Amino acid sequence: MATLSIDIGTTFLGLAKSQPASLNRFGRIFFPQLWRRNNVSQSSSYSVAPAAYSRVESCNYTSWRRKRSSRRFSASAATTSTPQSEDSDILTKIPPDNRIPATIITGFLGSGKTTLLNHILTADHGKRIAVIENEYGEVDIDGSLVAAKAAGAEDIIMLNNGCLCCTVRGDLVRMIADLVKRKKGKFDHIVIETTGLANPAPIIQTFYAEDQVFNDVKLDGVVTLVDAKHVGLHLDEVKPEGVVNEAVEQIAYADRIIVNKTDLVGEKDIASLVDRIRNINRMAQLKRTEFGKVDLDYVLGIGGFDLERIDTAIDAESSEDHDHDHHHHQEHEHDHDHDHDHEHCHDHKHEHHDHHAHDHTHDPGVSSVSIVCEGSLDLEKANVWLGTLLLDRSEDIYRMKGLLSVEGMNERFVFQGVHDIFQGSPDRPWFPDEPRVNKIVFIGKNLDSEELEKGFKACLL
Ligand SMILES: Nc1nc2c(ncn2[C@@H]2O[C@H](COP(=O)(O)OP(=O)(O)OP(=O)(O)O)[C@@H](O)[C@H]2O)c(=O)[nH]1
Repeated sequence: MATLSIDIGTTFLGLAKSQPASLNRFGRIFFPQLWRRNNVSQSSSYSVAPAAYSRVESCNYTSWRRKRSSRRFSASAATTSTPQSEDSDILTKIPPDNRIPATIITGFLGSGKTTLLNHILTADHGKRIAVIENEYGEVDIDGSLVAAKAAGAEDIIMLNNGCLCCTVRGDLVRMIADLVKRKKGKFDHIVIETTGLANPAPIIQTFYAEDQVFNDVKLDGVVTLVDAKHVGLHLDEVKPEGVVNEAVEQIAYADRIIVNKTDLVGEKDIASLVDRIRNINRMAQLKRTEFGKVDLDYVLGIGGFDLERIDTAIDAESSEDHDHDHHHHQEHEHDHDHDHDHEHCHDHKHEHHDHHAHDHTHDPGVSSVSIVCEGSLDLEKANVWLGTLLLDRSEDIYRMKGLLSVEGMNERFVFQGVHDIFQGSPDRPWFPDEPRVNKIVFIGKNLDSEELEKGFKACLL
C-alpha cells in the first residue's frame, strides 16, 4: 500500500481511538477525516486511495492521483477543526440536496444504450434533459440521436476523442462545468451515455473527486444495459492480469440493471443470466426489457447514492425482478454461511461457481456479500473495523451500503461507499418496537463472506 495511505490510516485510527465514543460525537468519530468536505453543505465524506485508480491499466491517472492525494490531507485537516457544538443535532439530519442529478448509462457494445436514451428523451416525463454522449473516434451524433434532439433533449454534447473512463475524463469535467454555467436552470437532469467499453468506476469517482462537478451535480445512479443474447460471451472473457472485464464491472457498479433484448433468447437462458447477474450484484434492481422500454422512474431519480434511500437498496435483493424472481430463488445458488451460534446473524455470499454451463471458463471473482444481523454495535470497534477494511481492501470493494444500529444512538446510521469514498450519516430514529437489525451489502472482488461476518460480529456488544 502507498505510504500516503498508511499515513492517513494512522491518522484515522488515531482519531477514532483518541476520542471517547458518545452519541453526539458519532458522526465526527466515525470516519472522522472522511466526514467533512470543505464548502459543501451535506454530510459527506471523501477519501480516495491512489491504489483505487491503478486498477485500470490503460488510464492515465497520474496527475489526478496527485491531486487526490493532496485532497486526502486537506480532508483530514478539516476534520480536526470540526466546528459543531456537542449538543448540535445537525448530524441527525440528512440535508436536502438540490444539485442537478446525473445518470450514467452504461452497458457493453450494442446492448441498447442509445435505444434506452432515445426512449428517455422521447417519453413524456416533463424533465428537461441534457445529454453527454461518449463515442469512440471521429463519429458524429448518430442518426437516432439527431431524432432524439429533435424530440426534445435540452442539449447534446459529444465526447468523441476517446473513452470517458480514460483519456477524456478531464473533458467530461469541463463539459459538465460548462453546461452548468451556460444552462443552469434550463435543464433538470443530465444523462451520460458511456462507450460500451467503459469501466464505470472512474466515471463515478469523477462526481466525488472534482469540485467543479461535485458542487453543482450529484450522481443519481448508474443504469447498466445487458444484452441478453451476447453478454455471456463478454462475462466469460478472460482478461490479462490486471485488466478489468468491463462487462462484469458494468454490472457490479449498477444501481439499475436492464436485461435487454429478451426477444432474442428463451426464458430459460434469461433466468440463468439473471441468476448470474444477481451473483455479481444483489444491490441493484433488475428488469427485463425489449428495446429498453422501462418506466422512466426506473432510470431517472433513482437516488442510488443517496443516504436516504439506503434501506431501499439494501432490501433490493428481496424485491427485484418481481415478475420473475421465482426462477431466481429456485435456481440461485446461495452459499449460506450462516453462523448457527448466533441465530440473528447471517451472511449470504453470491459468487460465480460452476453451476452455470459456462462459468467454469472464467471466474471474475466479483460477487455480492450481504450481512444481516440483529444487535447493537460498539462504536469504536465498528470504526476500527470499517476503517481498516477500507484501508486494506478498498481497491476490491467496489460498492457498499449499510444500515447500522449503534449502541447508545437513537438513530439508524446509514452509509454508502464506492471504493474508499465513504458517506455516512444518522438518519431517522429507530421506532420503539423496531428490531435493531444491521444490514450491510458489499459488492467487490475476492470478498470473503466469513471474514466479513466475523469482523462485523466482533463489533457487536
Ligand atoms: N432485437 C432487439 N434489438 C434491439 C433491442 N434493443 C436494441 N436493439 C437493437 O440493437 C442495436 C444496438 O442498439 P443500440 O441502442 O445502438 O446499442 P448501444 O449500446 O447504444 O450500442 P453501442 O453504442 O455500439 O455500444 C440497434 O440496432 C437496436 O435497434 C431489443 O430489445 N431487441
